[in-house]
Amino acid sequence: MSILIKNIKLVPMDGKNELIESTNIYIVDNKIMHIGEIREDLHVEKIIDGNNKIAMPGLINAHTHIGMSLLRNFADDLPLHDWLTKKIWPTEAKLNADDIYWGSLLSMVEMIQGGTTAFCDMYFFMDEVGKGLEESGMRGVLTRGLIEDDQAQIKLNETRELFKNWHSRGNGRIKVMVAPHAPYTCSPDFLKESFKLAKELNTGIHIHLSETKKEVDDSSKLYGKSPIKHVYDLGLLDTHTIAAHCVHVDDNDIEIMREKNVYPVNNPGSNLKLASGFAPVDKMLKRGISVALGTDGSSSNNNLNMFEEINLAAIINKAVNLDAVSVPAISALEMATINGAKALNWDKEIGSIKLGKKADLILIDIDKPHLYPHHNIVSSLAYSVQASDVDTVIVDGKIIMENREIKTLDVEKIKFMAEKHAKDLIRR
Ligand SMILES: N[C@@H](CCSC[C@H]1O[C@@H](n2cnc3c(=O)[nH]cnc32)[C@H](O)[C@@H]1O)C(=O)O
Ligand SMILES: [Zn+2]
Repeated sequence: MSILIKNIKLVPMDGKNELIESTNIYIVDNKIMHIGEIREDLHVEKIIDGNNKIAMPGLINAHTHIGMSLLRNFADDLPLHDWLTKKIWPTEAKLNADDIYWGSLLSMVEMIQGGTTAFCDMYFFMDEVGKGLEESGMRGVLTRGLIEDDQAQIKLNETRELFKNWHSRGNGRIKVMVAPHAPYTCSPDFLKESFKLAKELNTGIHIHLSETKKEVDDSSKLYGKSPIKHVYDLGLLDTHTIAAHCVHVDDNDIEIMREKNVYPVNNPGSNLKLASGFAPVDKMLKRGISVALGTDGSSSNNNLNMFEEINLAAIINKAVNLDAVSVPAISALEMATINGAKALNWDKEIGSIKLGKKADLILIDIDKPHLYPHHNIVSSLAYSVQASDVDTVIVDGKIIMENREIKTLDVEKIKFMAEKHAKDLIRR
């Protein structure tokens, strides 16, 4: 498919131009072929009018648990430990493959409608998420969350099978990594086994680190060191590492993250709602660490709205640091695009709109009262845009939403089935 997006304002996130006032984007097959003047020599099958629209890279949700949409607004107003142990884990034990299939599709509908084109998921029954990814046309990293219990070896084998069956599928839109859940749910030996599997598969690690003060205090008591120093000493950081949260980290932890090129994922909505705290995003960015952005699951947020996370990242850090220049709009947008691509080890292909990169981009309709006047477009993306302003979503060169109509999924059926499965789950 060849597409021309005409007369568009472009926020390329390429590190050079914050905004190109008016240009034309040619997409051929699944790549960005040309950005600039109209090319008579390029044949196009589809022309999109870019008037009153902004093009930017698709948003990347670098940490989530998309099957948890079935548990949205199910367990609220609890701190992480109680939330997990008293409500979430007992209910998750009753989930089946079908539940995860419909819950994941519901999350994919929400993500597409909010301009998310790629995500990194950590859950179980991950084949169901793979099926959803193939159907939806989104891009994603599948990781089977590994909480050590009497099924630990089975879960490790599930990860090996997941990699064999899904890595690189969907025309390269799907990847698989290894996900030891956290240092407080995995013994040192199991963490090392997970790392060994990641090295065997030549893939990365996806892990929760230093989310709460309790986690860090318990780690100090048990191991005499922070969670980050603990996994560093175990050698876990010697492979590509996506570290969700990194809230309670000290300067030594940040130095380790810089030295080992760890990709922390800031989940401001989840950290606020679970009263986990405020990650030192500005400090990590200033140390050259590519902090990415995520929503965590929609049961601890309670949505998957990445424009909301961009806004939170841009305003929380200003208040926390008492510095109005902290995490400016462009930095918050980088967290949700190019830094997310780096975290998913995909930045050669996605995360910015550049020649030769994959055509993962979104068009935002700025002909809305809450987006006038059109002063600073980059500011509007961090301080005014709403998820519902996303008009068109293109992934791998394929239009998966146009004029807010999703082309690849049956939204009404998904809403019905997700509701049915969620209600059945609670009755089980
Ligand atoms: N309970 C299943 C699935 C584990 S996947 C990932 C796990 O992370 C849990 N989770 C969701 N959000 C968070 C978070 O913010 N911190 C830690 N764990 C979380 C989620 O509920 C799920 O249990 C099993 O043991 O096989
Ligand atoms: Zn999480």
